[in-house]
Amino acid sequence: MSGGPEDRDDTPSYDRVVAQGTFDVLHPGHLHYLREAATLGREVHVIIARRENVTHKQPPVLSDEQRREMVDALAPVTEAHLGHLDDFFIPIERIGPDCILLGHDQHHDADGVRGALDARGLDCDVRRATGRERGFEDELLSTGRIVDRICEERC
Ligand SMILES: Cc1cc2nc3c(=O)[nH]c(=O)nc-3n(C[C@H](O)[C@H](O)[C@H](O)COP(=O)(O)O)c2cc1C
Ligand SMILES: Nc1ncnc2c1ncn2[C@@H]1O[C@H](COP(=O)(O)OP(=O)(O)OP(=O)(O)O)[C@@H](O)[C@H]1O
Repeated sequence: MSGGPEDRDDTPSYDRVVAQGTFDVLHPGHLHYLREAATLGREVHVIIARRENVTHKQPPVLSDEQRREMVDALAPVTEAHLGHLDDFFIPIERIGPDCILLGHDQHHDADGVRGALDARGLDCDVRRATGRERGFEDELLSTGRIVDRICEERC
């Protein structure tokens, strides 16, 4: 007999996976992303975007260090690191991942990231994560939507 659970290889294929993002007010979409990273790698390192670099949406409410501390405490995460202000590939060089997992909705282009890694002589796969769908009608899977809800109901 074959094909049963005992035959499945659940061993992560990578040593170190890097996830990254703003991670302002945490929600289950963030957990989905970081759990997926943990299925891929033995270690999950998370780079926390610096407030100054979050330019494509409202800046985070919480400080860089508070966001780092909260993500660092999550079960799937080996270590959370503050991002670099100017050069996104300095933390990557320090961490030395063999996979970068881009978020399902992140604007970063996978081929562009691969090109930047090649240019610095870094041997690392780039993959795209899946998104978490709402499990029930009122589930809020976006920091922006949580902040909007707070403003609507409490301000
Ligand atoms: C490979 C990679 C490395 C990154 N490193 C940093 C970094 O060192 N510092 C930083 O401020 N942002 C860094 N970013 C960007 C943010 O993590 C993030 O994509 C963006 O600025 C915040 O938006 P988001 O949470 O909507 O993705 C990196 C992004 C990628 C793809
Ligand atoms: N629903 C979700 N399913 C899977 N991954 C998610 C989900 N929401 C966020 N992520 C991932 O978590 C990481 C950090 O996301 P980010 O902090 O930008 O959260 P966000 O809630 O989408 O923010 P905002 O609502 O302000 O745009 C990104 O890689 C993003 O793709």
